[in-house]
Amino acid sequence: MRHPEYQYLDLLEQVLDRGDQRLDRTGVGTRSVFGALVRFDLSDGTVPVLTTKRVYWKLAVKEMLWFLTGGTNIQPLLRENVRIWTDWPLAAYRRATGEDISQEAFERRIVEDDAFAARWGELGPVYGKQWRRWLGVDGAEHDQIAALVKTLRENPASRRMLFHAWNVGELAGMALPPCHMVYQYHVTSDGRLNCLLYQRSADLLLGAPFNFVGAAALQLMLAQQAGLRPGELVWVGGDVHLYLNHVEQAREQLAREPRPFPRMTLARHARSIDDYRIEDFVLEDYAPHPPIKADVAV
Ligand SMILES: Nc1nc(=O)c2c([nH]1)NC[C@@H]1CN(c3ccc(C(=O)N[C@@H](CCC(=O)O)C(=O)O)cc3)CN21
Ligand SMILES: O=c1ccn([C@H]2C[C@H](O)[C@@H](COP(=O)(O)O)O2)c(=O)[nH]1
Repeated sequence: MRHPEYQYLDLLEQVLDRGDQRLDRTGVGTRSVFGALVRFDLSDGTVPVLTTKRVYWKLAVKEMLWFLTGGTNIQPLLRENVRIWTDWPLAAYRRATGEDISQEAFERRIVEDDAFAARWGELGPVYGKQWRRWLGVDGAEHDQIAALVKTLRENPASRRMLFHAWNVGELAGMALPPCHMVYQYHVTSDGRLNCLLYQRSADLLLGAPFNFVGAAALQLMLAQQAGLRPGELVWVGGDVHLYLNHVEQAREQLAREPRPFPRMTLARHARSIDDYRIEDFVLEDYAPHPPIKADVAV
C-alpha cells in the first residue's frame, strides 16, 4: 500500500502546481484549492504525525489539551512553552499601544504578570469557550465535550455526536474565527471510534500537520474514555492553501520520501476527559526528516 502520508504530499503538490493564486486576508498571498479529503487509519496504533519534516507534535497535543480546559488566554500555553498563538495578541498589543515590544518581552510579561495577561493575552471566545461553555439562547452554558463523551458511552449508534465552534453570534469577539470547526464522531459495530474533522481554512504547510496531530490525540482520549478503540480519522478541508512564502519549503518537503508513521499510546487510563496531561502521550518510532522552517502569516 502507498504510504498514507502521500495523501498530504499529493494535496500539497496539487495546491502548489494547480492552486488558484490570489491575495488573502494576511496580505501574503496564497495558492488554494477548494475541497479536499484525506483519511488516516489509527486502528493499527499509528497516528498521522508527518515524517517528511519534523512535526513538533507535543506542541499540537498541548494546544489540544489547552482547548479542552476551556481556556482562551495564551498564558497557560506560554507556560507550557507553546508560542504558536502569540502573534495575534502581540499584533493587537502593538496596534493599541504603538509600543515596539519584542515577541520575547511580550511573552515574558504575559507569563509573569497576571493582570497584563488578563488584558492582553485573551483571544476572545475561541475554541475552548465554544467547546466547553457554548452560551445557548436558553441562557445556559453547554459543555459539548462532556455531552459527547456521555453519548459515546451511552448511545454510540447516535448520528448526533459532534461539537462545533462556529458560534455565529460570538465570531466578532474572536481573535480568529475557528478553522477546525466541526468534529463529528462515529462508532462502528465492533467498537472503533471514527472522527471526521471539517476545517474551513487550512494553512497546508504549518497548520494542517498540527491539526492532524491534535485531532488524532483527541480521538485517542475520547476512545479511552468511552471504552473504544481508535478507528479512522477523516479530514475535510475547505479552502486548502499554501502561502506564497511557503513555496520553497513545500518543494523541499515534496522531494522527501515518507517514513513509517509513529505509534501513539496513552500511558495510563485517565479518570475523565479533563484529566489528561502531556506526559500521558507516548510517541514511539518517530524518525522524521529534518524540520522545515517557515513564517506564519498573521
Ligand atoms: N496563517 C496561520 N496558519 C496557522 O496554521 C494558524 C494561524 N494562522 N493562526 C492560528 C493558529 C496558530 N497555528 C500555528 C501557528 C504557528 C505554527 C508554527 O510556526 N509552527 C512551526 C513550529 C513552531 C514552534 O516551534 O514554535 C512548525 O514548524 O510547525 C503552527 C501553527 C495554527 N493556526
Ligand atoms: O488550526 C488552525 C488554525 C488556523 N489555520 C490557518 C488557516 C488560515 O491560513 C489561517 C486563518 O485565516 P482565515 O482568514 O481566518 O481563514 O490560519 C490552520 O490551518 N489551522
